[in-house]
Amino acid sequence: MRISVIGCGYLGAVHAASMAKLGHDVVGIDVDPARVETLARGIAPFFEPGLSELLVEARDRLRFSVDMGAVRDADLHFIAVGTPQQPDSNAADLRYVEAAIDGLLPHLSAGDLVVGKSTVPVGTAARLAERVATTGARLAWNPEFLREGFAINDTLSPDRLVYGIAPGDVAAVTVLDEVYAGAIKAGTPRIVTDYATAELVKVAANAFLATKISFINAMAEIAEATGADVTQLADAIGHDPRIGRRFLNAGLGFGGGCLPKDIRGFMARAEELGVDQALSFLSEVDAINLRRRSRMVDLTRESVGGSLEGKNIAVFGLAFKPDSDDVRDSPALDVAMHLLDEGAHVVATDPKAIETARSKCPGLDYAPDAATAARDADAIVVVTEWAQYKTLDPHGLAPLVAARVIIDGRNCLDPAVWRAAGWHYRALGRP
Ligand SMILES: NC(=O)C1=CN([C@@H]2O[C@H](COP(=O)(O)OP(=O)(O)OC[C@H]3O[C@@H](n4cnc5c(N)ncnc54)[C@H](O)[C@@H]3O)[C@@H](O)[C@H]2O)C=CC1
Ligand SMILES: O=C(O)[C@H]1O[C@H](OP(=O)(O)OP(=O)(O)OC[C@H]2O[C@@H](n3ccc(=O)[nH]c3=O)[C@H](O)[C@@H]2O)[C@H](O)[C@@H](O)[C@@H]1O
Repeated sequence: MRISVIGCGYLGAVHAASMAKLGHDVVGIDVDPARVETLARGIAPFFEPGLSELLVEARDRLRFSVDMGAVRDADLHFIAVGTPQQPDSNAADLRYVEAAIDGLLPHLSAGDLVVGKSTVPVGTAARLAERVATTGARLAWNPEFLREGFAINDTLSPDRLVYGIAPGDVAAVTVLDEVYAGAIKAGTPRIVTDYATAELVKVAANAFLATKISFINAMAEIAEATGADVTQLADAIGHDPRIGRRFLNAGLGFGGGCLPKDIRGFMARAEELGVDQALSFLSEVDAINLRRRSRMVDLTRESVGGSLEGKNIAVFGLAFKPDSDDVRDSPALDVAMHLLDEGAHVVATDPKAIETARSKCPGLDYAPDAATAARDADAIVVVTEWAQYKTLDPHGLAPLVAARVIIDGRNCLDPAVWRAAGWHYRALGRP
């Protein structure tokens, strides 16, 4: 099929390359010329495992452009532009979606299918469908569930597909089945529904995941007050298959370009609909999540003698999670900035996110690796659980630091190993 993908960020670039991998002819459109140029050279503009390789592998069927006119040859158009939180409210900012539709409309032909993938407030698709219909084209909403760090695998082997379609638009289902034929395995669930349900499935899934994380972080608060161990608690309750162990990792909590803004956008939309009470628990989910960041700063302050002023703090991790260079609403970067605000001399490191962090926070000092960051540190704080931090050698680091103090913000280290090596070990939710 001939496909266009409008918006080539963390979602769109992966989607465009994956659609080409499935055998389709794809053009990716973005308003950012530097991003388009990088992608056109077969280079991923951000870190996502396997993306650069896929861009090269699929290059014969994949091109990128800043010119919306390049979509003319395609008859299926994915919308994958950003829907960030508005600067002055919790609501989603739809200006990029509107601009993408504005740009697309003059190039649509009767029979084209526009497919929304961006995460939008419920009601958006129905509104956009009316605009698209003026050209004789149709609209479907096909929310995306990929995780950064696993994005290609999640796209090529989705755990479910959701098609939100206009009443009776069976032709859209046929087209989407054809698009994803190479990705659908026997037994891949495929839910065909209306626009509103499709839009809600997406935000409900993210709200559930955020709630699960905040639930275990609430238990971490109780564990801290009682001397209990939240990681053992998570293991124990996670053995119940009705609960499950995944997404029960207590620590600094959730960040990134999606969970935080999606729960806030969902609450804002519920308020507009007059059903804000239904989601009032999500403001508690948000509050628990943000409290973990201040608790981490408190723990660091306590561990260096009550004041951060003039202390050397090594921050291990900047990305919002491992295997990503994304620092959007990163708990790690947030903690680093708070430590700096309290007068600490912060040296931060990350295997992949130094440049994205530097462009956001030029005031931090950055070191190329953990050993350099640890030099003369009064404390090390581990705030992103990269594999290389989980296997750090306490004996190797000891001669570098000013004091053997480590605060594990992701419960990713073995306290026994660090304590046996003479370190003062503290963690969120563990004695
Ligand atoms: N990042 C992720 O893992 C996932 C993201 N989503 C959703 O997908 C959407 C996109 O998210 P990201 O890719 O993370 O955002 P992003 O900010 O990385 O990418 C958005 C891209 O759209 C481009 N853009 C903006 N306006 C445009 C226009 N008018 N025409 C063409 N390009 C335009 C931007 O230059 C940017 O490259 C959001 O709604 C997000 O909630 C959904 C599932 C996963
Ligand atoms: O809508 C989106 O953009 C995506 O948001 C999340 O994916 P992602 O943000 O890539 O990352 P997650 O793996 O969900 O992690 C989110 C945050 O939660 C934190 N987390 C995760 C799991 C856990 O047990 N504890 C925990 O604190 C991570 O450190 C990270 O900061 C969802 O998992 C995807 O399904 C969804 O498509």
